[in-house]
Amino acid sequence: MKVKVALVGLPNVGKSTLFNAIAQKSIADAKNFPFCTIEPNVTPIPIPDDNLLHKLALVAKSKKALPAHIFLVDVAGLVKGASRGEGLGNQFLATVRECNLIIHVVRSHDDADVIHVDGKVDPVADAEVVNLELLLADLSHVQRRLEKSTCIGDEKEVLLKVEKGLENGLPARSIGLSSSEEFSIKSLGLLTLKPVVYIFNVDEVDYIYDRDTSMATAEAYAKQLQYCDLEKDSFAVVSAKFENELSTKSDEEKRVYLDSIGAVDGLNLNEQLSYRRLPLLVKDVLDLELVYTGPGVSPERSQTTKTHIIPSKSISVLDLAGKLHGDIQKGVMNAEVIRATDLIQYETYGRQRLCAPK
Ligand SMILES: Nc1ncnc2c1ncn2[C@@H]1O[C@H](COP(=O)(O)OP(=O)(O)OP(=O)(O)O)[C@@H](O)[C@H]1O
Ligand SMILES: [Mg+2]
Repeated sequence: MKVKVALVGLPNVGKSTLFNAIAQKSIADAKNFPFCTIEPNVTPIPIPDDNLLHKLALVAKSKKALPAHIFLVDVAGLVKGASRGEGLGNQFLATVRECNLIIHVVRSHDDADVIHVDGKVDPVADAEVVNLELLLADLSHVQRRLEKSTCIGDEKEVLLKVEKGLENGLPARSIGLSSSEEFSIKSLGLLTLKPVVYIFNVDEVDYIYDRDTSMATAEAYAKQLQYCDLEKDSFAVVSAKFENELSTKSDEEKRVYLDSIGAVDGLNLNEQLSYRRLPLLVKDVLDLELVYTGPGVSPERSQTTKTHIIPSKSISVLDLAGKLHGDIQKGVMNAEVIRATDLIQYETYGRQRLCAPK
């Protein structure tokens, strides 16, 4: 399963800075002027798994260990009127439509040197500008589809329902569609049907020394958002600039640095950084699970232990086999499924049986 996550928000709010911080390298241009990003940036981000994959690869004596990734997509900023063609962000909404989840970056720091497109920082108003543009973009997308003669049956019925909801200011995910209704309009990639994680990008001092207050403030903002559905949406606090500065350091350097600045809980803060936390949050919000496959052949032929991302709900071994390879699915006779955390207690895993625990 290919999981794509889009970073959206007003221009100059820190999307590319966060993108680089999560990627742990400088890929996207992140400078202090609106529309710094034009063409989308995309990068794979590994999903942390407490080193399980590498431990399993050792047990299986694999030559390679391939982690699962989510793909992070950084697009141009959206401005008021984007759905009518203002700015640049709307040109790339098609890219966002292909994503599974939206990370909505909201500027919550008041560094006066950083340009704000509307001249003042107002996290709630800013987030609503973007939310409204996403909603309006969906409305015109739905209406264009409804005008087509090929839009019939279930799809048409559901889209009429969605159109009404959007006209009343309801994101498609808050209309109460059943899963079969959602399935019938899946190919449209409606933006407001995607789950949203709001990321409030705060000042580094607030993030390092007073995360509880930052979190409480973020929660208060999220609750004021008309277009946010907190039953479905989540929120988190980051300081993209601070995390980006840390991203070039090794784990040890990070720890030393965090201690040196008196970060309240240096080690714990390291665990809180977005490159670890966000992929896990995405996994939770999208209800995904990690599955590992290893070689079922002799060590000479054994090559790879691999992590796969699958939906938590109802995937059979046969479906999983099909995802690996059509031929494997055709030839499946039986499967041995073992909890990964149990398997790593063993020295090795052979075709015959598990060898003695370590
Ligand atoms: N928490 C923060 N505190 C202070 N400055 C920040 C913070 N996060 C990002 N910045 C600064 O904001 C500026 C804009 O950042 P960035 O280029 O990442 O924004 P963007 O949302 O990608 O913009 P665009 O939509 O134009 O591509 C940069 O100078 C960056 O260093
Ligand atoms: Mg950018």
